[in-house]
Amino acid sequence: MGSIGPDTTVSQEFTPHLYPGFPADSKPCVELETFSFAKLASGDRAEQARLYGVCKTRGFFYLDFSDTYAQSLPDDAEAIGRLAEQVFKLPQEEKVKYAYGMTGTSIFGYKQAGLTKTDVKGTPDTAEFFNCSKDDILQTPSRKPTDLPSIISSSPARSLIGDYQKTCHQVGLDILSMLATQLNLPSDVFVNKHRITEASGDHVRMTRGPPRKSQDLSLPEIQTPGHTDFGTITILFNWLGGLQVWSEASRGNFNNIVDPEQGSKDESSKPEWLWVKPKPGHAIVNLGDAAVKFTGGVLCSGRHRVVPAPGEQGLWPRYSVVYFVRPENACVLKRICGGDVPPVQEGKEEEELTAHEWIMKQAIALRDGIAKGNVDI
Ligand SMILES: O=C(O)CCC(=O)C(=O)O
Ligand SMILES: [Fe+2]
Repeated sequence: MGSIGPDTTVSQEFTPHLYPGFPADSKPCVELETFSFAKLASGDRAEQARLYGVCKTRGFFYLDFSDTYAQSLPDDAEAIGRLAEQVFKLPQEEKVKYAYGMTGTSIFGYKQAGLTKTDVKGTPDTAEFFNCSKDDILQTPSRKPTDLPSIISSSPARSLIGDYQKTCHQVGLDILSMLATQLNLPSDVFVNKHRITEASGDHVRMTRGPPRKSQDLSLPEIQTPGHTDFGTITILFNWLGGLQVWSEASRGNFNNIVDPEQGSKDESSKPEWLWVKPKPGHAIVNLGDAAVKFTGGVLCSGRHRVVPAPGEQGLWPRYSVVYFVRPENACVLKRICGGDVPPVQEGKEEEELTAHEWIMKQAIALRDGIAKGNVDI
């Protein structure tokens, strides 16, 4: 499938084979753990237990798909990266025809740079997104397909994205069923909340961030501000640095839209942003808010943001290809009863929002740079 996709000869700025390496001296950096999907999927319980450990403490890891049904994902993600370059090169007046304003109805389509506030002063973000809904591409019968630019909706691009969505979705479900078993829950407890045929917020996101303007790294030039993902599990491919994770895991305080740096006091234990190195041929996988909510904070999500890459890498526009596995729209985001999930504290009530309500609420909060959706776990 790696050969499907836009004409590679026209790629001018998404050129992974030309990128310099991630600068070895970039500090502070995090060493994420690496997992082989083949080993996990073979039923290796010790490896699955290691995965569970990572998902309880950081919620971010590298995943290698070699020798599995998902082995074409790295090449397919590159093909989508090349397609993304063609999409973002369309004239602005064409792209805004597909714009989502996050008015409370849709999070799919084009997001222009500057729509999101990155701090309390209202500094605009610099990243463009194009979010291709799973339901629009796969035509789940319960949804009316939204218009997509022909460059995406015509074959072979559409089948490239559709196959990619199906494979990423299955990878997400397989990992979630391993985590369910580790939590002493029925293995299909998450799978049943993420049926591919049901309407959901799942989508492939193409992102593009501009090159760094200043070499002063204290000016972050934020492409995407600090956030936790709203869904359950995210599969990301990126080819340049720029992704940073917050040094403390997030397990319930979703009130994290405003940059948490403002809250820190003690210098010695000051939490900080850590660079994540891109690892060739590997996805970066992370858990999101729904995983935290379903498990009462046993699983944690990693707060992260995107800035231009450090060093010479920052001279390139930065592309990434993301797939978000999210609960079905109608699924109520509440803690699962049983297994190792702690019960809700006596006298406390959980907010009961559907996944669709939660995603819209958080998306609007992220756009406006305001803290909403705070939940006590
Ligand atoms: O581009 C990246 O590396 C991450 C993007 C991201 O965090 C997001 O779209 O939610
Ligand atoms: Fe994210």
